[in-house]
Amino acid sequence: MMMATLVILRHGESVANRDNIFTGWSDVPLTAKGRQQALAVGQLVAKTGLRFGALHTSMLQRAIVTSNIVLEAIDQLAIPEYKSWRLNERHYGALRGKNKAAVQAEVGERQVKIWRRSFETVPPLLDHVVQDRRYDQFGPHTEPLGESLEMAYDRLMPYWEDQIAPRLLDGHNQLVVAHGSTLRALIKYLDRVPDADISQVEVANGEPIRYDFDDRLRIKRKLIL
Ligand SMILES: O=C(O)[C@H](O)COP(=O)(O)O
Repeated sequence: MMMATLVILRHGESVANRDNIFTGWSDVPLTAKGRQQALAVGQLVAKTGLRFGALHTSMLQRAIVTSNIVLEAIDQLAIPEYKSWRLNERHYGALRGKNKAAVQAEVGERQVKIWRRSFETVPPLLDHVVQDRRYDQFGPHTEPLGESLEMAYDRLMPYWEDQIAPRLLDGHNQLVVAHGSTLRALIKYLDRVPDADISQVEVANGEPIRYDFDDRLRIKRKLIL
């Protein structure tokens, strides 16, 4: 029976994680600790002996650099690597760049928790279009103005359907290096987490989660490496 494994990984600590800043699509680098976390993950994954058919990551450097470090540590730099905006972090809208504690002091813990962890609440939107040559999905070279987790879920799913699931069904292990909320969205889908319960799901930096599937893409085993 054909079986395949998916490993999903949130990038290592970024400078914004370190400084407690809302990030989303802001393209911030890893800290030295973040690189160290990526290397440690690579060493962990190397021990499993898994060989991957492909690597999937976002268009953001914290995920891309993490995946480079992991692929080097597992000696699989030669595999195909795919980058997509669909794997980008949920866009934090007008919250981007703000300190999470400072916003909490302003609007209260409850509101910040809703913005950060609810499924359908959209954060305050940007009042101006941000242009970036990487992106064309929301207009020429244009980022979204902000996204709920649900909106991020909806733009992630086609990527899962078109690029990840078919490769797993073909029996090829896949490695996904992405972001806290995109991975929460993927976990919501894979583990069938109800909308109301997704606020409880957290994904830590540098903590890989392994899913083993059967030939019909049913989960046989899930564990944190
Ligand atoms: O975008 C961000 O700020 C972080 O990557 C994740 O933030 P969160 O813990 O508020 O979802």
